[in-house]
Amino acid sequence: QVEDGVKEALVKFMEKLSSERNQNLGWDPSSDPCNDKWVGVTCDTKLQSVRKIVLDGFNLTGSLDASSVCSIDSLVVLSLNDNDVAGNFPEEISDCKHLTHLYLNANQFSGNLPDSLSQLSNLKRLVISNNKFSGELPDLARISGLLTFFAENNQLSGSIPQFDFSNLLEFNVSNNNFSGPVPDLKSRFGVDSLSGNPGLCGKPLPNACPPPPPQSKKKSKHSSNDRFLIFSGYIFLALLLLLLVTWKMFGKNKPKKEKTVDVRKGAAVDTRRNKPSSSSSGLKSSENKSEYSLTSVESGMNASSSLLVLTSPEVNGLKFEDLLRAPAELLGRGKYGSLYMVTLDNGVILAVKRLKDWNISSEDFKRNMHKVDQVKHPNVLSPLAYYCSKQEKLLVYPYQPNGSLFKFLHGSQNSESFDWGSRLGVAASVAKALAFMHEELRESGIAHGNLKSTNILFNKNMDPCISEYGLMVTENNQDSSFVAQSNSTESNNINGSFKVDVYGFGVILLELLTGKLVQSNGINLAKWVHSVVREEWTVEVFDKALLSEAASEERMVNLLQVALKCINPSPNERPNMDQVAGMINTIKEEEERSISSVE
Ligand SMILES: Nc1ncnc2c1ncn2[C@@H]1O[C@H](COP(=O)(O)OP(=O)(O)OP(=O)(O)O)[C@@H](O)[C@H]1O
Repeated sequence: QVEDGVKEALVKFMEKLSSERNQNLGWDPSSDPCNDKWVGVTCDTKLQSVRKIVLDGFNLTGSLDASSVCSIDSLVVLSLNDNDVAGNFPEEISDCKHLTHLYLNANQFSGNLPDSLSQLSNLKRLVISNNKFSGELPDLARISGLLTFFAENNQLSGSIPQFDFSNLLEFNVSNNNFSGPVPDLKSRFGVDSLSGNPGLCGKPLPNACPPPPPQSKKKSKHSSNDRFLIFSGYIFLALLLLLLVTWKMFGKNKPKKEKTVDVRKGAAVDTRRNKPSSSSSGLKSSENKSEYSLTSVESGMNASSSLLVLTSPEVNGLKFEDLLRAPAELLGRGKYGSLYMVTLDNGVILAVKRLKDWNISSEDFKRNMHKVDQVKHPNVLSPLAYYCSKQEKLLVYPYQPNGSLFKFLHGSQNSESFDWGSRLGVAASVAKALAFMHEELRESGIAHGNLKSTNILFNKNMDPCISEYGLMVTENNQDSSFVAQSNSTESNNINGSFKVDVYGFGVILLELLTGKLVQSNGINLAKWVHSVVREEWTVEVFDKALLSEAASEERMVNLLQVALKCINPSPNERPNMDQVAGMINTIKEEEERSISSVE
């Protein structure tokens, strides 16, 4: 049953959207929005909280009552596309703190967009196209995780915000009144996204920006100084060039070192033995971002060999050549290879992992992939296809646009919005999924092998999914971040490799509870937690954001105890994942009972 307050908020929100057809829509205050399936309302699996409101194309008029709808704390999606809702964009939208998707395409909204819109720090998709919005945009660049911004066909003016264009997947501001230079779009978007704004200039538009106004007198005082600087710069460059030529001439006689970098399309790809990255950071990827096509990394691959498509209708008929031709972008280099985002001609976006120097035979690789593919769980990302030759192994996954758990906890997003209930939910789902996989694959001896928060991805419904299951061979699966506590021989037997996963999961629990990085300034998270707990300062370990939301200390301590069991230095002392999932489920049930007893 949904809280009465939520039901009232929904009814008030609907009252403001007066229309001929919405007399009812099944939103009857005497019934329950979740159990009685109010049209357009989607709830969580327990039918207790409202997650989405999607009322596209219902001829709704009236206005958007944000103060009512945003009082529903659990709301993540609000979609009113293709209606006739009018009036200003309400200031109170900032109360929708957990909103990830806001769709208002093709309505009659007008006036300025309020500054408060930029406070929606969890927003991923923002669509306000085909309305009558005017004025300047608020500083939407503050929403660091934004993936879609569609605002075409409005009367918006001023300059285009400095979005993080390397992160945006979709962007269109065409047919507005924007002016000034186009920001650096990182070659991600073309003219179509900008056309119909006569005041805009600069790349990729054909009209260049006018030269900057002449310098003021005050500045010209320094001009002789500037000239001197430029002059010395030239001399320095000339000297450098001379040095380089001399070095080349003398260096020629020396034996040539092995050429290690393959550059094509302007992108450098390290083809040396894979240098293990010391941290498990997922954010390092953004520094390495650049445009690729996989062709530039496939040296030695036989392009005519076939790509083995597993049980996926999404990529049925996909050829290896299609993968190589498609534009690709490096997302990151992990310990075991590089990950590329590849966009196919039909718009399907894939994540392609290129494994390097990987100690597994092609036969074992194929066997593992097929075994893993046969075991399906909604919280485990199945590979869509793979490629396997002597030199190269590629794995194709569906691209998950909502980021990883690592990004959620440690990224620029405000981790405060990742509340206790959600963290406990993630822990429970991942534990359950991992327990299921262990159970199904125990006989085949296939564990995950590299479990960490960058490998927990959020799918389009924001459910956590374990990625890259079964990729690691047992002797390689000791991540430097937890090797300090793990026994080096433990992965050498089959049961040991499952216990390595339990350890990895324990570390994820610590990240959820503390909000801290696994390895920071040389301090190992597991060691730090142990030392704090030993000194009986347990509360000190918890994330301040959890303490400030007054999450139950008792249940946090219970979860911490589960984590400590998982990271026991002796593998045999660790529980198995089935037991872990059971313990976390008990904590979750207690949490749910306590919430309903407050109600
Ligand atoms: N299918 C996917 N969709 C979207 N992002 C992904 C996908 N798989 C991985 N990522 C993200 O891409 C980044 C790079 O991934 P990659 O697997 O190369 O690195 P890693 O997980 O840090 O290291 P490792 O090689 O040890 O797994 C990570 O931030 C990861 O969260």
